Amino acid sequence: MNEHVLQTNGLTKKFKHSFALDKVDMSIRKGSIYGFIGQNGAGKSTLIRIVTGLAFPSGGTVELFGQSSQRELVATRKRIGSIIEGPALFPNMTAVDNLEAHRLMRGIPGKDCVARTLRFVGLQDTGKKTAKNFSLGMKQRLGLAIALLGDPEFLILDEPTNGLDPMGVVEMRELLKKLNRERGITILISSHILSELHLLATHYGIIHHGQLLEQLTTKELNDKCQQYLHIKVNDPGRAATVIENKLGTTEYEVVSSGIMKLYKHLDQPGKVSTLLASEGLVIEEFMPMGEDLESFFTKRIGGVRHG
Ligand SMILES: Nc1ncnc2c1ncn2[C@@H]1O[C@H](COP(=O)(O)OP(=O)(O)OP(=O)(O)O)[C@@H](O)[C@H]1O
Repeated sequence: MNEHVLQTNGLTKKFKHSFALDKVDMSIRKGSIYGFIGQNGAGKSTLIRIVTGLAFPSGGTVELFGQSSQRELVATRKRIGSIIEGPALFPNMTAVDNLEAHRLMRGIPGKDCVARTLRFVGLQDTGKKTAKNFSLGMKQRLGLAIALLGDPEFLILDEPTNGLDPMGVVEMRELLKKLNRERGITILISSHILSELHLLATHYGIIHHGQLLEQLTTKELNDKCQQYLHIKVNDPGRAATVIENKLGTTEYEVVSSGIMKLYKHLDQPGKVSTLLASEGLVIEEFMPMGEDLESFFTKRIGGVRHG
């Protein structure tokens, strides 16, 4: 069995004077939630459009569920649900009529999936209200319901939280988590805000100027962004004993050349330094370190953080 739902090899898209995608090798494992992060214009939509068959690449290949020929790709794309460039809604129709229209257009048998899917996204009680009168969050949930018709195994969402208020972001996140957890659906979700993906994604791909700079797991991202007290002392062995005995924690690491990383008591740096000094240790360096998510991202793409 192929473990990857999506694999692109050297995927390239050239518009007149520039590369929207430049030899992208992306891998998305079955069962994962892949956060695709990049600034506006980085190339996210271009990749998503190619994967879903809305655009053709200039070079490279797309492999979906282990299949890569044009004929097989057409068939495997039926296993994908997507929201691209906003949800595909009929503004003058109710939620039920929207789903029913999409069900008929796509030839999905059985009416009962309409009520079931609306219940799943929490829109079962919207009655006669038409989609144009829905809040943005409701529109996005209706878009998700449309994408879920046909029980896809792979869900592709292009900036689904763009413009949503914080509650809308939380609602969408919880729905996606549930789909992943309960139905094992693999998800590719793009955003230009890393913190919006952070409580959701299990894997990340960072794209910048059409190049996939890095793919990493949540654990790798957390390790890179973890906050700690950087301490350089003359005797790290003794400092470790003091930290364990007097501060009651083992959440520290001794790294090279007498440098320690203490992951606890970040809010009490004075207490830590006073304690070490009172035990006769010579403190050569002492400072809080680590990065927050957005500064990790801006640094990674070579930018300067503003604000
Ligand atoms: N049809 C097109 N013709 C010419 N250039 C295009 C076309 N579509 C996209 N581009 C360019 O390709 C680059 C990548 O665009 P893309 O829409 O994929 O970025 P994105 O990461 O999805 O950003 P956004 O969040 O703004 O949609 C941009 O420089 C864009 O201007």
